[in-house]
Amino acid sequence: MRKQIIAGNWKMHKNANQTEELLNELITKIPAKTNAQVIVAPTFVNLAAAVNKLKNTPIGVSAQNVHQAEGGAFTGEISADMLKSIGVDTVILGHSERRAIFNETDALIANKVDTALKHEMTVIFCFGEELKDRQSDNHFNIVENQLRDGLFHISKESWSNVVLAYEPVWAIGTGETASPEQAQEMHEFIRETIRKAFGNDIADEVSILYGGSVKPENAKEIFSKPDVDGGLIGGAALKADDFLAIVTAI
Ligand SMILES: O=C(CO)COP(=O)(O)O
Repeated sequence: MRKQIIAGNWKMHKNANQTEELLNELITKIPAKTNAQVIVAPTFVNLAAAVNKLKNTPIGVSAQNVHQAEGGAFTGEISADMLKSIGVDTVILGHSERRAIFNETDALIANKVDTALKHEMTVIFCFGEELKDRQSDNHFNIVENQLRDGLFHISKESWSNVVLAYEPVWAIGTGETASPEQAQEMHEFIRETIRKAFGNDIADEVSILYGGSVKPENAKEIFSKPDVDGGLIGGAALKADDFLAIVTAI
C-alpha cells in the first residue's frame, strides 16, 4: 500500500510565536488516528522549535529548501547536515516559487536532490506546468521533462526516499484547483512515466501528492482519485482547523 501524506507548506508565513500557536493547536486537535502521514514545513528559523514541539506527536517536520553544497562560503544558505543535526530529515525541493522567483533550474534542483538523498533525507519533489503550457497542450511534455531532468538520474534504491508533489502553477495560491479529473489524469501519466523508466515496484510504491488551492471543501473529491496519494497544502495549512479538515478528508 502506498503511503498517504498530507504536508503543509507554510512558505514565508508565521513568526516564532505564531508558529508555536499553530503547532499547539495542531497537536491538541489532531485525531488520535489518521489515514495519512502528516508533515508541516515551517520556515528555517522555526524548524528547531517545531522539531522539539512535535517530538512524540504523529506530526513530522520538513524544511522548505536546502543548499546543494556540503558547506562553505554561501552567505544566507542552509546545508543538509545542518538540517539533519536539528532532527529535520525531509525537504521540499523544486517548488514552483523556487523555480520562478529564485531561478532554480532543473539542473540545480537535481543537484539539491542528490545532496538531500546523500544525507538520507526524504525529498518532496515538486513540479508542474504553467498555465501557458496547459493552454498550448504542452503540459504532459513539461511535466515529463521536469521529472527527467530533475529526478530521473537517481538510483532505484533512492526512490524509497522520494515523494512526488504535482503542483500545477496556475492552481497555486489562485483559488483555482485542478479538477479531480485533471489531477487524476496527470497523476496517472506521472506514474506511467515512472513505470516505463523504473519499473512496476517503484511506480506502484511512490506517493504522488497534489498541490494547488486544496481546501477542506475540495479535498475529499481530489483525494478520492486512485493516483492521488495526498496533498501539499499552502494557504489552507496556515489554519489548524482547515489543515486538519484536509487531513481527515483522506
Ligand atoms: O504551493 C503550494 C504548496 O506547496 C500550494 O499552495 P496553495 O494551497 O496556497 O495553493
